[in-house]
Amino acid sequence: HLFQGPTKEVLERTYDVIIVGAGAGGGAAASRLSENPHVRVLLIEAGGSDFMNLNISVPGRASTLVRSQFDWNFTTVPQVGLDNRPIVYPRGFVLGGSTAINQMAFCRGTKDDYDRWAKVAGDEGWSWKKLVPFVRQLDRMTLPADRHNTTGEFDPSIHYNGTVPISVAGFPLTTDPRVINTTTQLPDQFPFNLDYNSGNTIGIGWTQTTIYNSHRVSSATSYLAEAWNRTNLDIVVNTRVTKVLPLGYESGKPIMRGIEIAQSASGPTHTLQARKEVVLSAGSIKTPHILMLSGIGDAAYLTSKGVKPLVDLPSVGKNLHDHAFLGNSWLVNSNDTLDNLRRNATLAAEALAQWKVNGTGPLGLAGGSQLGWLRVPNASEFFAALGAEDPSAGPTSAHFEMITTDGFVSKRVSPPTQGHFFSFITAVISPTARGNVTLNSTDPFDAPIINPNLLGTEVDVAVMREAVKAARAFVAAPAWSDYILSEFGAFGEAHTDEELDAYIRNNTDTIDHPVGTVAMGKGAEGALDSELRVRGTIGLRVVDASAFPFIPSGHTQGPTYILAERAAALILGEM
Ligand SMILES: Cc1cc2nc3c(=O)[nH]c(=O)nc-3n(C[C@H](O)[C@H](O)[C@H](O)COP(=O)(O)OP(=O)(O)OC[C@H]3O[C@@H](n4cnc5c(N)ncnc54)[C@H](O)[C@@H]3O)c2cc1C
Repeated sequence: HLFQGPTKEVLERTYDVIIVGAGAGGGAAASRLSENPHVRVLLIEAGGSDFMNLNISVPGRASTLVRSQFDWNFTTVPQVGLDNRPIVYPRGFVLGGSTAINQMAFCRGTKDDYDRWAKVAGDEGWSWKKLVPFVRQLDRMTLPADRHNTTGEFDPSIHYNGTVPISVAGFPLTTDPRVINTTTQLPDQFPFNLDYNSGNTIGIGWTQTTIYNSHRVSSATSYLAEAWNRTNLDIVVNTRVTKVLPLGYESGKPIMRGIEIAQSASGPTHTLQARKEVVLSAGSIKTPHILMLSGIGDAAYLTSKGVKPLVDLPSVGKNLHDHAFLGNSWLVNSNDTLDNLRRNATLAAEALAQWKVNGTGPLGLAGGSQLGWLRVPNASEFFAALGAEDPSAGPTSAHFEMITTDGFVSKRVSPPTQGHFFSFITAVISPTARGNVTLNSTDPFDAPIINPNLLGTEVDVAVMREAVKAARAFVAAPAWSDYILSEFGAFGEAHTDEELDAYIRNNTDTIDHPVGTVAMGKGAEGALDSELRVRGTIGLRVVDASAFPFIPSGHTQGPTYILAERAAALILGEM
């Protein structure tokens, strides 16, 4: 049942598990847990329930969701690595969480990514091999919107019939054959990878997206839709969890099965108790925030901020890391690019009508139709020269990513009113910089202080430089000779390494993948044990991207779903 606020009915009911936040982690966990009719689940979401809003459903409108009513509207502190610029830091604020506002690329991550988690957590259950049954539960490859023959665009033998429908691009772009031809013209540097979700991402391949029949798939339209009519699942929206509360002590540890909720800073607060567990799935920014406000974090720091410490857990809020994003654009010899949709209102209206009537056309596309995952050449020498170790999880994991885009892309520069473009988004995929989330005040309605420390190390800048060089090498292939006209803007002025670094620092932003702020790990190192329990507490788990000890070398919604699938199995196993 869906409740628009904490009604008397909800406040009087008893739940086994209370889940905080209905994003990737919380939506998936709520759905899986409520498959057991004997488990009563309450899912509490701060945002609203309008997850079928047109701007959310139409993939081509994703960029309108940032700084909208569906966004927490966070901003970071000035980023030292980005010439001291603060940046916009979007997070979903609606059923579906960030899966309702993201760019829909679907990645699982790699074999080495998960094997590293298993090692760090001391639990083979996180290894790639052991996670396959959970991937199976969620992944469902579907036909693209235009029903074209997808032979050669992914490997059907590694896709399943799970809860989250995915597809490759359902609208052809004129640049598609050029991208694919480049992989045969420059196969050493840019090998074709039939399916980057095989456990080995390296190479260039077709993007898999959480898009079904041209509609965005969020955790709300997939996981929660499956669970919608279950009588043992209640969903309350427009309600924030402000604290987790101790209900007593067991073997010296606080039993954290209580929560405090409120709808506004000035409104009344209520408390609720879970019979078995409270699960925090509020995401990498809000989960550590709630923990710190509840007294769980670095005790000395919390005391200095006026919060009474309950559990001294210094790693809470630390280890924030993210993928840096840079748009690099070329002017092209074409009038047929997606730039037209942004400039021509008639064309945009026609595209929307086509989307509504047939579920086809360019608005059914997410960002780019191909992705590339690449390692820097001679990685060990490259990183040794920088006095660093190879930051990737292993040979199946990339150092950087390249995302093709049939139009202009920048988070820094407004789109030009004239000219047509091809772009590569380049991203640092195995970053070494770490930032943090800290308290601004003790008011839970105040945003925390967010520092992802993007490009905070020379290593990360050097990797971004390699990515930009690779993007240049890619469009130097014969496939582009009659298409690329010139590099656009500051990109075209940046040639030496110094010039490139200046261009990179001045134009880089986030690809919106913050993770790691309440990470699992062995012993005191980990804020969570390997089964995602908050150390030093009873009855409290974290099931979202903050639990990742390392960012996967892929986009993060898929790994969050995978983590939540296993978490639900662990929780059910204890019922
Ligand atoms: C603009 C953007 C683009 C992205 N693009 C991609 C992409 O293309 N591919 C990809 O794989 N990933 C992408 N991501 C990242 C991906 O969506 C996230 O990694 C994933 O959703 C994280 O899941 P989560 O459960 O940790 O948090 P979220 O999905 O953010 O969910 C957290 C939920 O908790 C709620 N919440 C927070 N605080 C409280 C509280 N106090 N009380 C109650 N509820 C609360 C929030 O409102 C939200 O609904 C993108 C993200 C953004 C923002």
